[in-house]
Amino acid sequence: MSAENNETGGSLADRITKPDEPSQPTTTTESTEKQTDDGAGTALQGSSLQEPDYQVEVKLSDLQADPNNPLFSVKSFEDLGLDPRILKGLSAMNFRKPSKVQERALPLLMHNPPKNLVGQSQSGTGKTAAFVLNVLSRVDLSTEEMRATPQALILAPTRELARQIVGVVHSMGQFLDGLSIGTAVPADASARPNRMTASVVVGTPGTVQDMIKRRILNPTRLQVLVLDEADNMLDQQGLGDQCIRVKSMLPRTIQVVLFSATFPAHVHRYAAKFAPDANEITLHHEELTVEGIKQLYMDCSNDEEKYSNLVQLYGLLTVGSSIIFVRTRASAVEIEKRMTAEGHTVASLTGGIEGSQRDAVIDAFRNGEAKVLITTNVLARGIDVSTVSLVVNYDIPEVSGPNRKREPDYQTYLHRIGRTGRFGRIGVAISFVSNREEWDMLRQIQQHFTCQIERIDTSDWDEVERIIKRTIKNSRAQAQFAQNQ
Ligand SMILES: Nc1ncnc2c1ncn2[C@@H]1O[C@H](COP(=O)(O)OP(=O)(O)OP(=O)(O)O)[C@@H](O)[C@H]1O
Repeated sequence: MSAENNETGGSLADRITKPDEPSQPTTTTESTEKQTDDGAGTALQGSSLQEPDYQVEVKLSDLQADPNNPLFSVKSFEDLGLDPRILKGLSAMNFRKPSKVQERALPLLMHNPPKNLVGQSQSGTGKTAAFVLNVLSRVDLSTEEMRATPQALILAPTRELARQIVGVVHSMGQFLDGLSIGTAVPADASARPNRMTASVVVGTPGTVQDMIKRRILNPTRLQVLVLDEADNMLDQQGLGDQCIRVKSMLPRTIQVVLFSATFPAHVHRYAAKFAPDANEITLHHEELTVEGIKQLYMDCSNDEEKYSNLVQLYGLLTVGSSIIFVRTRASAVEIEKRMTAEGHTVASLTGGIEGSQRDAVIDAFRNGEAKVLITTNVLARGIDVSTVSLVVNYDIPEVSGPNRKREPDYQTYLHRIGRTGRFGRIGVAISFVSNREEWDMLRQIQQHFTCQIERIDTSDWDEVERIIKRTIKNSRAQAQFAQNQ
């Protein structure tokens, strides 16, 4: 789109910030009211994009030596008292040092007698390893009987995330003889086991609830319950009910572990009831954005211009891997169809697709066969694909507030952009805004997280391309570099 195309001339941002224009009524949440407009506001006041000034050669070891970085740690995995076979697994995965959340959470989690934990840390900082290492440290694999008995249960909101966690347990536990891992996600009736004979079970709440009810999964020896993306699990109507029902069928003494990058206040209060008397690792919302993620936005005058901007971006989307987030399943399908018809290669994954088909799409995306993935919020959380260098918020994540007013969905914004910039890598997140309400939502997001979201001037696509390419290139070089450290 070009600013010139705007009905009133000038970019949306320019129009909004003209001093002689009456200011727009905005909805502010309690938290945004506490923020000031200065500093954080400048980026959304029509500033044009500055070239990113990233140093390519930022070593992972340097990030981990910086006390202000979420990857910082003073200890080694050896210091954390892990079983040598687990240390071997970590080493095979090329994990050299724990991140901050791993270093802080592991002693709390592994302490005996076990205590509950509510743990928060920025996206892509290694929460999965924190809870998986505790699970692996607690399972008893000494007898045939125990090896076939579920001892730890990990719940995640989507099948993609559950399958991903299975992969992590598998890698970290690869030297633990007799470890078996069960996946409890919706499956064809024919593929369902009669009995879950695994020591660690990872699944989605509905399927796990069903398996326990049908006595396929015996919950009586479970020692640890983990809820990944816990705020989402406990907040969402359906998932929340299912989690509560599952928990009511588990031993009362079970260690409850809740992890997420976000814990909005109302869910946090609830989480404290779900995991009573828990140790806590929490962050303020100003600390939540990840430094390596460059946040940008594009003015679009209408929906059609959003689409043409996306097509313009296509060449950049395929430099690394990219995820495009849209609001509805229907628009994911429509954009996929349209782009495919125009000769672009894109895939889409939504909750409307059947299980095994979903597995095929996410697997193709993971292994790089599909490089551009159009999706809904179903993949906003947890998905870890290190090659993702660009995230596009085709539609800004929003919720319906009082009187059906459109309000930003802060948590989802953070989780979506967190699909890039994993564990010290650099990534780009671009949000499209096509009207004043959306621009205002983005401004509120910026204030809420005290971050910079800079405008890309689409009147010069060559310049846009140059800037984004350079950032992505740096990201890839850095990822490569970090991997070699
Ligand atoms: N100590 C470590 N050393 C090297 N890499 C690590 C370490 N811990 C985690 N990672 C890698 O960092 C990436 C992000 O980890 P993970 O998916 O656990 O993040 P997360 O905090 O759960 O993110 P999200 O909030 O998005 O779910 C993964 O690819 C993981 O393998």
